[in-house]
Amino acid sequence: MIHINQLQKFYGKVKAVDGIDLSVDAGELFAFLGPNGAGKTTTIRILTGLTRIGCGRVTLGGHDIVTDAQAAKRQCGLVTQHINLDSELSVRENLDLHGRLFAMDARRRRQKIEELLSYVELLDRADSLVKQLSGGLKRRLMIARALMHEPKILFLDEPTVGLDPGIRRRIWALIKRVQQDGATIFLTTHYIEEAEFLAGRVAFLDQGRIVALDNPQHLMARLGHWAVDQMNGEGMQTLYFADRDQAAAFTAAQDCGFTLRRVNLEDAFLSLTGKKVVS
Ligand SMILES: Nc1ncnc2c1ncn2[C@@H]1O[C@H](COP(=O)(O)OP(=O)(O)OP(=O)(O)O)[C@@H](O)[C@H]1O
Repeated sequence: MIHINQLQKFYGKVKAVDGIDLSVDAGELFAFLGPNGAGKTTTIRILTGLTRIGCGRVTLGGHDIVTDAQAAKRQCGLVTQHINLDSELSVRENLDLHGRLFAMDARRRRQKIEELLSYVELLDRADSLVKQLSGGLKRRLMIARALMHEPKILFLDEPTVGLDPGIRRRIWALIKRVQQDGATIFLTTHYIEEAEFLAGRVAFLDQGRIVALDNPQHLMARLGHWAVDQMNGEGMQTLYFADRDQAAAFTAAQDCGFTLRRVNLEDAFLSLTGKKVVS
């Protein structure tokens, strides 16, 4: 569904995207995980036609984003990192405006709006002004708006940034549901749990390059399944073990403080890049 071949993008001397090759299948939920400045947003902006491609080739559903831009764009729904709703318009009006931009006729717009308001559980707020909504409700509306023209691919750039954990989980459930209903989802995040929970495959992005690509369980299993964090003279050190018994045997012999925990994607990222995803 998404094919990216040798994608590059420079901003002056800054290499924002540095030779990305990637294919995402129809129906996949794929995540780009990386720290601030890794190139996640730039990639999504190029794929959705908001930023001009540097070098390379991208096709969405078989449509080249340069030579067949209109058809490629129709494949995409985009939820940007920053909220860009019309705050002086109502929830319903925001959806209607998007439908008009995609030349949907009035009957189809009305039908789709009702369907989506129910889907994202915003029916009771349909006539509220956007400026009266909480952050979580605004995110749900942004997802509904992105789905208005029935795109095949939904791009989500940091879809839960700034939301509290309970609301974040509701957004995760909604994203999963959109995937189960047939969409291909490409999301960026620097929340470890988000990538672990949602994604079938994850690419670690560092300085514009993919440094690893696999499913989350495989990426973590490369290190082991259990970790011991230990303070010593050099600061915090983490040791990895294949199973809990081995980790517990190690900790039993220690006389200083430690934490025993499961390996997570942050460990995998750190071991590959020497950096934390969230520093
Ligand atoms: N419009 C721009 N002009 C100049 N440099 C830019 C521009 N947009 C991004 N960059 C630079 O390109 C690099 C990649 O930025 P990008 O926003 O794609 O990263 P990111 O992984 O999405 O980060 P974040 O998690 O903070 O959104 C960074 O070094 C950034 O400063």
